[in-house]
This record gives sequence, C-alpha cells and structure tokens, in this order.
Amino acid sequence: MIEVQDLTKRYGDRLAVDALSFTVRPGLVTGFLGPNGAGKSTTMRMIAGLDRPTAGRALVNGRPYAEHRAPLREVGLLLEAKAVHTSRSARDHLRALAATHGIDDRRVERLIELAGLREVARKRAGGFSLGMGQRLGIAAALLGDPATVILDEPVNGLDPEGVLWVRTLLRELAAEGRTVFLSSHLMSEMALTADHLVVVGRGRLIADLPVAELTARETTVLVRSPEAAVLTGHLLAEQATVAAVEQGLLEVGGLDAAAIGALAHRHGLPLHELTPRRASLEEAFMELTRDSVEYRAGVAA
Ligand SMILES: Nc1ncnc2c1ncn2[C@@H]1O[C@H](COP(=O)(O)OP(=O)(O)OP(=O)(O)O)[C@@H](O)[C@H]1O
Repeated sequence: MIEVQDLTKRYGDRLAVDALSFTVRPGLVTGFLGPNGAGKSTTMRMIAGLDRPTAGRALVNGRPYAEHRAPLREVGLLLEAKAVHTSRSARDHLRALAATHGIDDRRVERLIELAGLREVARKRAGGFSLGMGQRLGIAAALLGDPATVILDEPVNGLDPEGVLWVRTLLRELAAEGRTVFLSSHLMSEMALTADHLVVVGRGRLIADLPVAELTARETTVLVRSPEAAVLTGHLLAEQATVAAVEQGLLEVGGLDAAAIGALAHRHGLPLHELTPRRASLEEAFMELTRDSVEYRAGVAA
C-alpha cells in the first residue's frame, strides 16, 4: 500500500507536485498517467525517498520508504531507464545487490530466468541495450520479493514481446496481492495493463478512478437515418446532445442505443445504423488533461 498525503514539491517558483493525495491499493495494477512534465517522476522519487517533499508525505506499507530497514524486501523500484554503469556482468550485478540484503544466488537465478536474461547473464551490463537494461532493472526490483512495486515507464525501450512480458508480469504480481504502481504516457498500454488510474496534470490530481469508469464515461451512439433531421428534433426534445457527422449520420450523447431505437420506433422513423461508440482511453485521457496541456502550450508560446 502506498499513501500519498498532500505531497508537494517546489523547484524555485515552479510547483512540480501540488498537494497531491491518493492511495495505491494492493491486489491491483494502478497506472500513474499524465502529460509530460505533470510531476509523475518527481512523485515517484519522493515516494522512494530520493527527493525530499516541500510539504506533505508519502508512506509505503505504513512508513516512509527511508525508514524501512530492508527496503529491497519492502519495495521494488525501477526509476527512469538509466544505463547501469558497471563493468560487471548482469548476473554479478544482481548478485552484488542481493548480497546487501542476504538474498541467495538461487533467487538471482530465478530472476534471470523470469526476466529472459539467461542468454546475456554473463555479458557486461554496462553494454546492454535500453530494452535489456529495463529487463535487468525489473529483475533487480523484484529481487527482494517485495510487497510493493513502483516502476517509472517500465515498457520504455522494450520490443513488443518485452511489452507483453511486462504486462503479464505486472498482472501476476497484482494477482498475488501485491501493490503495483507504474507510470506511463502510453494510454493504450495502460488500458490493457491497469485496473485503476491516478491521473495528474500540472502536479495536481485530475482523476483517481477505475479504468473501466474512464472508458465508460464518454459513450455516444452513431445513428444513421434517412430521416436524420426529423429524428434530431425528437432527440433534442429528450435532452440528448446531437452532432451531425455527415449527411444522414448523427452522433448522439446522453441517450443509449436502446432508448434511441425506441424513440425512432415510436415516431415511425427508419434507422440504418445504431452503433454505441465507446471513447478509447486515449480520448478520455485527452479530454481529462486538455486544460493542463493547453496551459503548458500557452506558457511555451
Ligand atoms: N531537479 C529539478 N529541478 C527543477 N525542476 C524540475 C526538477 N525535476 C523536475 N522538475 C520540473 O518539475 C516538473 C515535473 O517533472 P516530472 O519529471 O516529475 O514530470 P513527469 O510527469 O515525470 O514528466 P515526463 O512524462 O516527461 O517524465 C517539470 O516541469 C520539470 O521540469
């Protein structure tokens, strides 16, 4: 469990994180979303005790990260894909980390296997590609069998097979009852991986809700009818919103397909198409964060 309470970070006159409060619960994959510069990495660094908050606090499993005596066993961390600057092999890199926590070599071998690093385990980790480095970073994060996992952009640099591997792994970790918190700017990826979303913009909380709720939010229905104009009058009388897409095709909000079908039937109007249209997570996200992105573009200009 991660509890973020009024967390604030100020860099000079810039508020990178602005009184953010949310809870990341065990047993779920929670996605941390926001446009570039929204404050995701800064928040994660404060949760991990790498940056000191200007105000507020972040607790991991009930206490600040730095107060855990064996942090690798409590929290698995993967922050920003940074190259491992080491002349050690991947295996020796993991063994050295494991040794700091009395973790045995069998666990290291299991993680090498799990992360698909067997072929390259003897190679110098400093020469790894971004994707291989990410796999090594994830293996390192899981060394201590932690109850909480925090990953900043874990699929960065991974090939499609690697992305699928991370997605499956994170779902399994959550199914085992762990707390899984990951940031990404890839909405489509989050839709497939996360159960819950925390959305930020300009350092502030924009939304904290289940993925299903976000995608269900903006549902409209495409309605094709040769009597579109007459139908529009009846729809507006029912408080629906109507937008003409093209000649004979309407996009209707505020009424579901069944209600629109019944309305058309009551008035004897023919329908040629009735298609519920669910906003993709991408569209829902754009809608949610539009203000914060516009603001940023304005400042840049
Ligand atoms: N060390 C620092 N000094 C000054 N400003 C900083 C520092 N670190 C971050 N910032 C600023 O704080 C804001 C939030 O940055 P942060 O990296 O946390 O955002 P992010 O959501 O992770 O973005 P991205 O998706 O681009 O990684 C940005 O405006 C950034 O320029």
